[in-house]
Amino acid sequence: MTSAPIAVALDAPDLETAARWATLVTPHVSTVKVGLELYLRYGPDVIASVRGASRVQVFLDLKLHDIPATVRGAARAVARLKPAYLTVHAAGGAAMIREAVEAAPATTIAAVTVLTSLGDADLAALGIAGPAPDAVRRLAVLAVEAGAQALVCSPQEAAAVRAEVGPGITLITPGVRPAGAAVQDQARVATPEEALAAGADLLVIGRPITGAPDPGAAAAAIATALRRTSVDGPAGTSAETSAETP
Ligand SMILES: O=c1ccn([C@@H]2O[C@H](COP(=O)(O)O)[C@@H](O)[C@H]2O)c(=O)[nH]1
Repeated sequence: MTSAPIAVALDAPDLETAARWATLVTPHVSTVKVGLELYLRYGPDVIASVRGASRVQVFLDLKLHDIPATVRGAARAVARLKPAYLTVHAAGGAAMIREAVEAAPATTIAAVTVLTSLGDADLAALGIAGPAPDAVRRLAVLAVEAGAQALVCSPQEAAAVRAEVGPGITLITPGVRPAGAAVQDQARVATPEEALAAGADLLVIGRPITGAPDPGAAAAAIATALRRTSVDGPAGTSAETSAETP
């Protein structure tokens, strides 16, 4: 059986926990994601620890955002770790994105459009012209024109972004919540089934899996639901806006 197009966000406070989660979920998902919390604490060694002996892809979510020369150096520094994906912020601009793409030729550079934790009011407060779907589309086009091979957006914008950038770009969607799950600090969310139906290629899911009593079982359940969606069409409905943790 092929593994589900899910990147489990290993946002753990320590390496042992992250490695345990990775071991539990990798039979069911294609990818594990290392973010700022783990990478800043443990550095490059974390990649080998979560990769283990499996063939799981590693997604390095560092959201680089700096002047082009600095991002070039940073992308070159992590390219030797051979992550499948590396994130940069699209708002860093075209020249910055181009440098990342050139510096890490064996890695898919994924441009983060508008963080899924931001809503329209946040964009207005930041002075960014919204609503969010418009800002996402603008940044998506800029990033793809600069050479980004993947885009990070919410599942709510995936269909519109796909229509804008065409089939060759990998769409990665955080802000995924199974129906009824707590939304927590995410603002623009949809269920795994909705994300897949909207055209997402890789669903980033963290706490709904890692916060479950059995992360392996939680990952397996979502993977099964996605497989069913691929066969039968979408079934899951919108996540609720609960403030509780899972
Ligand atoms: O716009 C973005 C970009 C990245 N993320 C990252 O995805 C996961 C989501 O975790 P959950 O626990 O499922 O909320 C997390 O690592 C973020 O850093 C994002 O949420 N939104």
